[in-house]
Amino acid sequence: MKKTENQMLVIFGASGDLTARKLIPALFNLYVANHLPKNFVVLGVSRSELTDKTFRDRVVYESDYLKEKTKKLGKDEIKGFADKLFYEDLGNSYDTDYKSLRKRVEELKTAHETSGNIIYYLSTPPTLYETVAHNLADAGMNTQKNGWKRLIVEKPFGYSLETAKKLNKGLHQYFTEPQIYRIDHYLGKETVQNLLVTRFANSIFEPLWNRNYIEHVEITNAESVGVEKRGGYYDKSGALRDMFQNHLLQIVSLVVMEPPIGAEAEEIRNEKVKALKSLRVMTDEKVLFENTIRAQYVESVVNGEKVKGYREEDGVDPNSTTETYAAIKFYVDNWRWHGVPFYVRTAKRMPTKATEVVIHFKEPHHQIFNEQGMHRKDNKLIIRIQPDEGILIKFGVKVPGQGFRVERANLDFYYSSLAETYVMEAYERLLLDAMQGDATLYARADEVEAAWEFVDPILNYWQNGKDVRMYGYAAGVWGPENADDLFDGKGFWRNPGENLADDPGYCVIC
Ligand SMILES: NC(=O)C1=CN([C@@H]2O[C@H](COP(=O)(O)OP(=O)(O)OC[C@H]3O[C@@H](n4cnc5c(N)ncnc54)[C@H](OP(=O)(O)O)[C@@H]3O)[C@@H](O)[C@H]2O)C=CC1
Ligand SMILES: O=C1O[C@H](COP(=O)(O)O)[C@@H](O)[C@H](O)[C@H]1O
Repeated sequence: MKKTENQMLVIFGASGDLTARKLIPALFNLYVANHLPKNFVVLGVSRSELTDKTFRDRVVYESDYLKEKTKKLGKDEIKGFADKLFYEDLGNSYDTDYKSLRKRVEELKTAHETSGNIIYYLSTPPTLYETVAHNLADAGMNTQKNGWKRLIVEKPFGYSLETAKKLNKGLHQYFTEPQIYRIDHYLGKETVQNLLVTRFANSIFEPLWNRNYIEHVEITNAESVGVEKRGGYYDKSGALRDMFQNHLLQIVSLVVMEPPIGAEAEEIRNEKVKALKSLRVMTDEKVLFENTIRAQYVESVVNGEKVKGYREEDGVDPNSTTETYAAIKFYVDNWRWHGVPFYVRTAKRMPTKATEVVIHFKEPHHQIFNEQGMHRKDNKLIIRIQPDEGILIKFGVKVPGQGFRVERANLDFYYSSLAETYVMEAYERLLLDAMQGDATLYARADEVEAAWEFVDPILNYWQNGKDVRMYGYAAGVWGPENADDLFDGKGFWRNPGENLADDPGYCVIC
């Protein structure tokens, strides 16, 4: 177990949704599991007029997000957590000086003996990230003389390659790269981390993990919800920026990367950057004709209930051209992956919530069961990121009896079968890592920029190019009708939990 030193966590944007919904519940879990250091306080900072008491009421005692968690605890225990939380009202001074903030930090540090170790968590609108870093530096609050200082930066990290570079440059004026922790909550998911273990702790997969054995790789990220209350944010973002540039390309990098020489943060991140840099950047023609499909959900009835179309959602422009569905085909230009297509899609208002990586293996080089009609592409490795977290291997077995009837069988592992193991939630894991100075699961500046290098041309063409279509799909279906066109007639999307051919025990030669 790594050591967690005494420290303070200062959250900018503490009156916001993320703090109440994710950060405080994650800290609460760490508290219950005894993972917080002995001397630890949280200082919430934003412009809203709150006090220590009203902040505690809001994010602990009256919070819907803690209701279930606090039920199991006694009053004293809950108070023990709430008493670690404090609040500083900045007035309008996000963009003025932090003198009073600095004074408050010093007071808390002395009163609670937290030492000079501080994490600053930027959970404000992204336009303020650089301003806050600047103001911290201006007030001398970034100095590491009396304890380390770390900066956690929320997504989105930039809006394009240019803005991401600008933000990196801006932050680097005040904090060094090792001090900066760019959060991507998908990296905090156990099953995403398990991609590394599946590949590099087993000898059975890695020899097959290349162009000689893999026909194509497919990644689906589906959400059943729409944009909910975030229409204003989402309409300026879209599926490609919101999910693909960050979370999905992080998953891609773990699938694509070469084995690192060790499990240290820099070794893993070096390989991820190489992987991202090897994604073939698309020409306008490829964006237009072969490799991308975008779409928006339209009004429909789902489970008997009327569901709004995207353009009717609150905060969304009625003429919006922002995509809620993005499907991208691409290639990886390196020795291992030459010629292997990757198909990645993400969307809102799909029939279900599911994220999975499917490795489709090639058919055997010499097929001896052809006459019986053996299904040729039956070998698959399916990594279920969520829900039903686990790994499924699909392979053919002989049906007992005369001749060679082949049936598909499954080897299926569920994380839930490890009943004894407590699985940390993503934010919990990531916060604890940052507290311990472990940046392995955070994105480095060059990783983020490499991901934008790949995404920028697609976004640019979608926005400014000629003849780019915006398809519609009824809320509650698996995307637009022509979504399989990306496979050029050689395949189709596997819809998690829906393909008859992927059901356990499905007979391939009946
Ligand atoms: N909510 C979520 O699920 C997720 C959010 N994020 C990211 O986290 C960050 C925070 O998101 P979220 O909590 O949802 O956002 P909210 O809008 O709910 O909260 C933003 C916070 O910043 C402060 N703020 C808002 N506008 C200004 C302004 N103009 N000047 C100064 N302060 C301002 C607000 O407090 P006050 O007005 O009191 O100052 C509030 O505390 C964003 O960057 C978002 O992209 C990332 C992933 C998921
Ligand atoms: O970052 C985001 O992720 C969520 C989906 O996260 P998950 O952990 O529930 O899969 C998505 O809804 C949101 O739009 C996006 O900003």
